[in-house]
Amino acid sequence: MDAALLPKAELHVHVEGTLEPELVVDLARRHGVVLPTTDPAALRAARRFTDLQSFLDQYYEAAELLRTEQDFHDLMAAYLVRAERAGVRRAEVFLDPQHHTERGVPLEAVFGGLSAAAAASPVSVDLVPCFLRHLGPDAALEALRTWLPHREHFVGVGLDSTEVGNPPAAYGPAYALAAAEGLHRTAHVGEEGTAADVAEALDTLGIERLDHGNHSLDDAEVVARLRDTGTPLTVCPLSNVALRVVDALEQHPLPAMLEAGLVVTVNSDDPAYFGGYVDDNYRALRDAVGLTDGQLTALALASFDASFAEPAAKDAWRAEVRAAASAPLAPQTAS
Ligand code: HPA
Ligand SMILES: [Zn+2]
Repeated sequence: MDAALLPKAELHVHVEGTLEPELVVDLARRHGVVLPTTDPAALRAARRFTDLQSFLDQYYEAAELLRTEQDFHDLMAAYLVRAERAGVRRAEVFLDPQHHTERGVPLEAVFGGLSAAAAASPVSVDLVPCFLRHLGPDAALEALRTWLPHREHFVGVGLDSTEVGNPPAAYGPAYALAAAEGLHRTAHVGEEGTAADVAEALDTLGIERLDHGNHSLDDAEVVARLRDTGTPLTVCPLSNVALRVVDALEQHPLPAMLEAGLVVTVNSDDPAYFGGYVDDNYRALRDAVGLTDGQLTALALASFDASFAEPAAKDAWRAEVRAAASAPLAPQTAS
């Protein structure tokens, strides 16, 4: 088998970022929205970015087509079919509820649709709603209070959207409430932000994982902290190239992260926008920086180590990785 298809967990994927142009066209038709073009290829070609904000602008605009429980169901169902083909056994899926509720979409439709599709999939799925940085810390705390009555639908919280100008410490109260409620905690930090932002997040948010975290490498003390605490990084190689966090995949810092002793996982972030799902990320990174099958196997194992799933389930998946990796591994073309 292709080592890029090994059993794995995907720990950094935004469900709104799995909105493929074909579904954009369907949703627009469903809701009577006129698009500049109904050609999925043209919509796909327009998904070009210069930085995080230029991506977020397109991502939030397209996500406005998600209106009903059926829409959220169909979005998640399509992602899970593709993820299963990528070898994903476990998906911890981000969503941006504030972007939907501020448009008048009820939380019941968002959580209900996503959870129904998850329950019908063989992939183990849990949801992780994110606080939107551009709406600020008071809105984050208020949002969490409105999510808590739907607690059975999610296992943790995250922090995403515009990083520059929105440092993490202000979100401390929202994270403290999440911790008090027994929720897992992760945050996007150090994608466009600095190593100092990563240190601040570690100091103030009580995070168990770090999403992206690329700029941690700029400060040896921050790297040592991440290494000594075993805080996993959810790294997204194709996203980093698309948003110009790295100049080229060949210069991706993942080998340096491994060399520094960090726990690293590979993920797709927003696969409908950045040119590939999680298996494509494993494959592209392997080809660009020369990862061995043994290193890909270690990355697959690390994805389960870093997961919020139950220990017994993690053990079973790790055994499955070891069994698959001990069978002959051969390169394959992209699926
Ligand atoms: O990579 C990202 N960074 C911040 N916010 C996001 N929302 C979706 N993807 C991202
Ligand atoms: Zn992300």
